[in-house]
Amino acid sequence: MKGAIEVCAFPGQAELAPALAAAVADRLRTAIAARGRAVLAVSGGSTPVPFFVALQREVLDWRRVTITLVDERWVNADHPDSNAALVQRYLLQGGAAGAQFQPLKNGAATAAAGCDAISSQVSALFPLDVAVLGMGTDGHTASWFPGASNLEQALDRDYPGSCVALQPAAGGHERLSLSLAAVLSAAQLYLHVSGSEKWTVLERALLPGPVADLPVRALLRQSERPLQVCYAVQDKPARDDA
Ligand SMILES: O=C1O[C@H](COP(=O)(O)O)[C@@H](O)[C@H](O)[C@H]1O
Repeated sequence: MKGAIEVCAFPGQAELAPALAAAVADRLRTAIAARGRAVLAVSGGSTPVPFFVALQREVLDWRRVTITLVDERWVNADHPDSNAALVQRYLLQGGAAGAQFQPLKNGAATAAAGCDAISSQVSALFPLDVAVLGMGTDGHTASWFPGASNLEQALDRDYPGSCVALQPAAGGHERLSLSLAAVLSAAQLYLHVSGSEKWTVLERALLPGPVADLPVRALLRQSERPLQVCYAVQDKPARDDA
Protein backbone atom coordinates (compact mmCIF):
# COMPACT_ATOMS: atom_id res chain seq x y z
CA MET A 1 0.00 0.00 0.00
CA LYS A 2 1.38 3.42 -0.93
CA GLY A 3 0.46 6.84 0.31
CA ALA A 4 -2.85 6.02 1.98
CA ILE A 5 -3.94 7.74 5.22
CA GLU A 6 -5.63 5.56 7.80
CA VAL A 7 -7.00 7.03 11.02
CA CYS A 8 -7.12 4.91 14.19
CA ALA A 9 -8.87 6.57 17.13
CA PHE A 10 -8.53 5.39 20.72
CA PRO A 11 -10.27 6.64 23.89
CA GLY A 12 -6.92 7.61 25.42
CA GLN A 13 -3.21 6.98 25.50
CA ALA A 14 -3.74 3.93 27.72
CA GLU A 15 -5.34 2.18 24.75
CA LEU A 16 -3.32 3.82 21.99
CA ALA A 17 0.18 3.25 23.40
CA PRO A 18 0.14 -0.59 23.51
CA ALA A 19 -1.57 -0.81 20.11
CA LEU A 20 0.97 1.50 18.46
CA ALA A 21 3.83 -0.27 20.24
CA ALA A 22 2.62 -3.68 19.02
CA ALA A 23 2.30 -2.41 15.44
CA VAL A 24 5.75 -0.80 15.47
CA ALA A 25 7.33 -3.87 17.10
CA ASP A 26 5.79 -6.09 14.40
CA ARG A 27 7.35 -3.95 11.70
CA LEU A 28 10.72 -4.06 13.43
CA ARG A 29 10.53 -7.86 13.70
CA THR A 30 9.64 -8.11 10.01
CA ALA A 31 12.58 -5.88 9.04
CA ILE A 32 14.95 -7.92 11.22
CA ALA A 33 13.70 -11.14 9.61
CA ALA A 34 14.17 -9.64 6.13
CA ARG A 35 17.41 -7.66 6.51
CA GLY A 36 18.89 -8.67 9.84
CA ARG A 37 18.37 -5.17 11.23
CA ALA A 38 15.71 -2.52 11.71
CA VAL A 39 15.74 1.28 11.96
CA LEU A 40 13.16 3.30 13.86
CA ALA A 41 12.87 7.09 14.09
CA VAL A 42 10.86 8.50 17.00
CA SER A 43 9.76 11.97 18.03
CA GLY A 44 10.11 13.87 21.26
CA GLY A 45 7.74 16.04 23.23
CA SER A 46 5.38 14.68 25.85
CA THR A 47 2.96 12.68 23.67
CA PRO A 48 5.18 9.63 22.98
CA VAL A 49 6.03 8.76 26.60
CA PRO A 50 3.35 6.05 27.13
CA PHE A 51 4.17 4.65 23.68
CA PHE A 52 7.87 4.47 24.57
CA VAL A 53 7.08 2.66 27.82
CA ALA A 54 4.90 0.14 25.96
CA LEU A 55 7.44 -0.32 23.17
CA GLN A 56 10.40 -1.10 25.41
CA ARG A 57 8.35 -4.00 26.83
CA GLU A 58 7.95 -5.60 23.41
CA VAL A 59 9.95 -8.78 22.97
CA LEU A 60 12.23 -8.56 19.95
CA ASP A 61 15.93 -8.68 19.16
CA TRP A 62 16.63 -5.11 20.22
CA ARG A 63 20.37 -5.52 19.56
CA ARG A 64 19.48 -5.49 15.87
CA VAL A 65 17.51 -2.25 16.14
CA THR A 66 18.84 1.27 15.66
CA ILE A 67 16.73 4.07 17.07
CA THR A 68 17.14 7.64 15.95
CA LEU A 69 15.13 10.81 16.37
CA VAL A 70 12.84 12.61 13.98
CA ASP A 71 14.06 15.88 15.49
CA GLU A 72 16.06 17.32 18.35
CA ARG A 73 16.61 20.58 20.18
CA TRP A 74 20.25 21.66 20.06
CA VAL A 75 20.81 21.04 23.76
CA ASN A 76 23.04 18.61 25.59
CA ALA A 77 21.67 15.22 26.56
CA ASP A 78 21.43 16.27 30.22
CA HIS A 79 19.11 19.19 29.38
CA PRO A 80 15.41 18.71 30.32
CA ASP A 81 14.37 19.65 26.75
CA SER A 82 16.55 17.00 25.14
CA ASN A 83 14.61 14.46 23.07
CA ALA A 84 17.58 12.09 23.39
CA ALA A 85 17.19 12.25 27.18
CA LEU A 86 13.49 11.43 26.82
CA VAL A 87 14.27 8.41 24.66
CA GLN A 88 16.99 7.32 27.06
CA ARG A 89 14.66 7.61 30.04
CA TYR A 90 11.55 5.95 28.65
CA LEU A 91 12.49 3.86 25.61
CA LEU A 92 16.08 2.63 25.95
CA GLN A 93 15.16 0.57 29.01
CA GLY A 94 14.61 -3.13 29.67
CA GLY A 95 15.25 -5.21 26.55
CA ALA A 96 15.30 -2.05 24.45
CA ALA A 97 18.44 -0.92 26.28
CA GLY A 98 20.24 -3.22 23.83
CA ALA A 99 19.24 -1.05 20.85
CA GLN A 100 21.74 1.28 19.19
CA PHE A 101 20.92 4.98 19.44
CA GLN A 102 21.85 7.57 16.83
CA PRO A 103 21.48 11.06 18.34
CA LEU A 104 20.73 14.19 16.32
CA LYS A 105 23.15 16.27 18.41
CA ASN A 106 26.93 16.35 18.50
CA GLY A 107 29.54 18.59 20.09
CA ALA A 108 29.30 21.38 17.51
CA ALA A 109 28.40 24.81 18.81
CA THR A 110 25.27 25.13 16.68
CA ALA A 111 22.88 22.83 14.84
CA ALA A 112 23.91 24.47 11.57
CA ALA A 113 27.56 23.62 12.29
CA GLY A 114 26.79 20.05 13.39
CA CYS A 115 24.27 19.29 10.65
CA ASP A 116 26.48 17.83 7.91
CA ALA A 117 28.24 15.30 10.16
CA ILE A 118 24.97 14.09 11.68
CA SER A 119 23.31 14.03 8.28
CA SER A 120 25.97 11.60 7.03
CA GLN A 121 25.54 9.35 10.07
CA VAL A 122 21.77 9.31 9.67
CA SER A 123 21.92 8.71 5.91
CA ALA A 124 24.07 5.64 6.59
CA LEU A 125 21.09 4.13 8.45
CA PHE A 126 18.66 4.47 5.55
CA PRO A 127 16.14 3.32 4.71
CA LEU A 128 14.14 3.78 7.89
CA ASP A 129 11.67 1.02 8.58
CA VAL A 130 9.31 3.08 10.72
CA ALA A 131 9.01 6.77 11.60
CA VAL A 132 6.67 7.92 14.37
CA LEU A 133 5.97 11.64 14.20
CA GLY A 134 4.16 13.97 16.55
CA MET A 135 2.45 17.29 15.91
CA GLY A 136 2.26 20.61 17.71
CA THR A 137 -0.84 22.78 17.93
CA ASP A 138 0.84 25.20 15.50
CA GLY A 139 0.76 22.45 12.85
CA HIS A 140 4.46 21.60 13.05
CA THR A 141 5.66 18.06 12.77
CA ALA A 142 9.32 16.99 13.16
CA SER A 143 10.89 20.47 13.60
CA TRP A 144 9.14 21.82 10.53
CA PHE A 145 7.72 24.88 12.26
CA PRO A 146 5.66 27.48 10.41
CA GLY A 147 7.98 30.39 9.65
CA ALA A 148 11.16 28.55 10.73
CA SER A 149 14.42 29.34 8.99
CA ASN A 150 15.28 26.65 6.41
CA LEU A 151 11.71 25.30 6.35
CA GLU A 152 11.84 25.33 2.56
CA GLN A 153 14.96 23.14 2.56
CA ALA A 154 13.44 20.76 5.10
CA LEU A 155 10.37 20.27 2.89
CA ASP A 156 12.24 20.12 -0.41
CA ARG A 157 12.11 16.50 -1.56
CA ASP A 158 15.27 17.04 -3.61
CA TYR A 159 17.26 18.36 -0.66
CA PRO A 160 20.30 16.06 -0.53
CA GLY A 161 20.92 15.95 3.24
CA SER A 162 18.90 13.81 5.61
CA CYS A 163 18.97 16.53 8.29
CA VAL A 164 18.30 20.26 8.33
CA ALA A 165 19.08 22.84 11.01
CA LEU A 166 16.11 25.10 11.75
CA GLN A 167 15.43 28.04 14.02
CA PRO A 168 11.75 28.24 15.03
CA ALA A 169 10.28 31.71 14.42
CA ALA A 170 8.95 31.77 17.98
CA GLY A 171 12.51 31.47 19.30
CA GLY A 172 13.69 28.80 21.67
CA HIS A 173 16.36 26.23 20.95
CA GLU A 174 17.79 25.75 17.52
CA ARG A 175 16.66 22.40 16.10
CA LEU A 176 18.00 19.62 13.98
CA SER A 177 15.34 17.74 12.08
CA LEU A 178 15.03 14.99 9.53
CA SER A 179 14.08 16.42 6.17
CA LEU A 180 10.84 15.41 4.45
CA ALA A 181 12.85 13.24 2.04
CA ALA A 182 14.48 11.47 5.00
CA VAL A 183 11.15 10.87 6.72
CA LEU A 184 9.78 9.48 3.47
CA SER A 185 12.54 6.87 3.39
CA ALA A 186 10.48 5.10 6.09
CA ALA A 187 8.42 2.17 4.88
CA GLN A 188 5.66 3.06 7.37
CA LEU A 189 4.77 6.42 8.89
CA TYR A 190 2.74 7.02 12.02
CA LEU A 191 1.43 10.39 13.19
CA HIS A 192 0.72 10.18 16.93
CA VAL A 193 -1.55 12.90 18.34
CA SER A 194 -3.77 13.28 21.36
CA GLY A 195 -6.50 15.65 22.47
CA SER A 196 -9.21 17.59 20.69
CA GLU A 197 -7.05 20.68 20.16
CA LYS A 198 -4.63 18.74 17.97
CA TRP A 199 -7.50 16.97 16.23
CA THR A 200 -8.91 20.36 15.21
CA VAL A 201 -5.48 21.35 13.83
CA LEU A 202 -5.34 18.09 11.91
CA GLU A 203 -8.78 18.72 10.42
CA ARG A 204 -7.61 22.16 9.31
CA ALA A 205 -4.45 20.67 7.85
CA LEU A 206 -6.54 18.34 5.71
CA LEU A 207 -8.21 21.35 4.05
CA PRO A 208 -6.59 23.12 1.09
CA GLY A 209 -3.99 25.73 2.05
CA PRO A 210 -0.26 26.40 2.05
CA VAL A 211 2.04 23.73 3.47
CA ALA A 212 4.16 26.49 5.02
CA ASP A 213 1.19 27.52 7.22
CA LEU A 214 0.70 24.03 8.66
CA PRO A 215 3.80 22.01 7.74
CA VAL A 216 2.19 18.74 8.87
CA ARG A 217 0.45 19.02 5.48
CA ALA A 218 3.70 17.85 3.88
CA LEU A 219 3.15 14.53 5.60
CA LEU A 220 -0.59 14.39 4.96
CA ARG A 221 -0.22 15.25 1.27
CA GLN A 222 2.61 12.93 0.36
CA SER A 223 1.61 9.90 -1.62
CA GLU A 224 4.71 7.71 -1.38
CA ARG A 225 4.27 6.09 2.01
CA PRO A 226 1.39 4.69 4.05
CA LEU A 227 0.53 6.97 6.94
CA GLN A 228 -1.46 5.92 9.96
CA VAL A 229 -2.80 8.69 12.17
CA CYS A 230 -3.02 7.35 15.74
CA TYR A 231 -5.33 9.62 17.71
CA ALA A 232 -6.09 9.47 21.43
CA VAL A 233 -9.30 11.38 22.11
CA GLN A 234 -8.36 12.11 25.71
CA ASP A 235 -5.42 14.46 26.04
CA LYS A 236 -1.94 13.23 26.86
CA PRO A 237 -0.83 12.61 30.43
CA ALA A 238 2.13 14.54 31.82
CA ARG A 239 5.54 12.93 31.17
CA ASP A 240 5.74 11.33 34.62
CA ASP A 241 2.21 9.88 34.53
CA ALA A 242 3.35 7.29 32.02
O1 LIG B 1 8.84 20.20 19.62
C1 LIG B 1 8.36 19.11 19.49
O2 LIG B 1 7.00 18.99 19.53
C2 LIG B 1 6.31 17.94 18.86
C3 LIG B 1 5.01 17.72 19.62
O3 LIG B 1 5.29 17.65 21.02
P1 LIG B 1 4.18 17.38 22.14
O4 LIG B 1 4.83 17.74 23.45
O5 LIG B 1 2.99 18.22 21.83
O6 LIG B 1 3.89 15.92 22.07
C4 LIG B 1 7.15 16.69 18.72
O7 LIG B 1 6.56 15.82 17.79
C5 LIG B 1 8.58 17.02 18.29
O8 LIG B 1 9.36 15.85 18.15
C6 LIG B 1 9.19 17.89 19.34
O9 LIG B 1 10.55 18.17 19.05
